[in-house]
Amino acid sequence: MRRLNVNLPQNDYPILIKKGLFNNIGEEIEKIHENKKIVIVTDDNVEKLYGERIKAHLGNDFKMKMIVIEPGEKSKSISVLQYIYDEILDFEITRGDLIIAFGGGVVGDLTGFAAATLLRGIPFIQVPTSLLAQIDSSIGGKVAVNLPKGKNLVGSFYHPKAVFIDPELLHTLDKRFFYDGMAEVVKYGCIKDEKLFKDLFSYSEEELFEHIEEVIYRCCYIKKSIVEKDELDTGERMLLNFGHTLGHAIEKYYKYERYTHGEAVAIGMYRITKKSEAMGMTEKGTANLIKDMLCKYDLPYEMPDIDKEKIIEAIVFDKKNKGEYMNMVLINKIGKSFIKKIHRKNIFSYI
Ligand SMILES: NC(=O)c1ccc[n+]([C@@H]2O[C@H](COP(=O)([O-])OP(=O)(O)OC[C@H]3O[C@@H](n4cnc5c(N)ncnc54)[C@H](O)[C@@H]3O)[C@@H](O)[C@H]2O)c1
Ligand SMILES: O=C(O)C(=O)C[C@@H](O)[C@H](O)[C@H](O)COP(=O)(O)O
Ligand SMILES: [Zn+2]
Repeated sequence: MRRLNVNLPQNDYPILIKKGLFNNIGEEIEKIHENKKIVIVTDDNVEKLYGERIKAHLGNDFKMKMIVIEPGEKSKSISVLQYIYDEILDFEITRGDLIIAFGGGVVGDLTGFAAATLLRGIPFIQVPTSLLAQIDSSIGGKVAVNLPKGKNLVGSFYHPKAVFIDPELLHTLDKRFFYDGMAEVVKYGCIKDEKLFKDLFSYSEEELFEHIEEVIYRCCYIKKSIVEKDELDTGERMLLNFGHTLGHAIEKYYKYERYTHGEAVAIGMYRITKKSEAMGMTEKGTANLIKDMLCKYDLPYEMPDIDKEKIIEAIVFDKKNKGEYMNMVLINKIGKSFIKKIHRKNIFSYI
């Protein structure tokens, strides 16, 4: 078993990573939760594959309710949030009970925000089932829903009590969503870990699966280390947003239908690096390295044909903006990233 701990002034929680951990989920939860009432929030795909198993692994000791939502980004909405609130309240939950976010990043962000806000905070744990959720969204406490005006515009920082990661759950993930998660894995390589980037490049598909537990561990280690330094996203944590300014704008522009989160971030990472390379802030050839990597994982890199004004409309709400200024995440080279503060009027050079 690989174990990490997220150490924060108000929160301290474990991340456990192990193939087969899902089978022992009941025992692990009993170590951290004494009460007997549990709400599981999941989506329809995950429920069909693992719904009966999670209930069986939790055992008969808990009084359980399972809430199932439609899969996909469109569920990260105020209306689905309202549905979850109602369903949880119908179960007469208290702050002494527990909510489990069992699914990909959509379920994790949405359930985490419901847990953060209902009764002003109910404990929750993350049992991430997609690659993206196992390496990124289940850690660090960013929980949110989208608004018509943009991504994650209503949210909070609310940490889980524990994160239980079982890489075996990834065997049922569609290839498209496995690669979607790989985009955020590539992000970690770009911002902090040249060795990870090189390893990803050298792995065959088979080797990647052989090394998946280690890859997950390395990503979780980078994320938790950054979050420990800057929990509330005022400095270093912004690096985790590499490729996201444009990525979020692209996702929103296409109403979350054309690109997954990882795919949009992939385009954003390549585009911003190409621009910063042209402006002399990034080592020559870096954008091409990223492009080759994205192609390897069947991810898009070319900017779709969107009117720049539309992009600007979408990025006014980027959470890295401060007044007239925007914080852009750039890389000097693979593994070395920095934040460049620019005036809003100069944004055209970066998109
Ligand atoms: N909070 C954060 O720090 C953070 C970080 C990165 C991304 N995110 C958010 O995460 C979301 C994307 O997450 P995602 O890529 O996991 O998308 P997702 O939750 O939509 O899951 C992708 C698809 O995979 C299916 N699925 C999940 N686990 C499965 C399994 N084991 N087997 C078969 N199918 C499975 C889902 O049903 C869904 O259809 C976005 O909303 C993004 O903004 C949040
Ligand atoms: O944890 C973070 O910090 C991140 O930026 C991780 C991102 O991968 C993730 O997509 C996050 O949800 C983006 O948050 P936002 O603050 O840009 O909405
Ligand atoms: Zn992301």
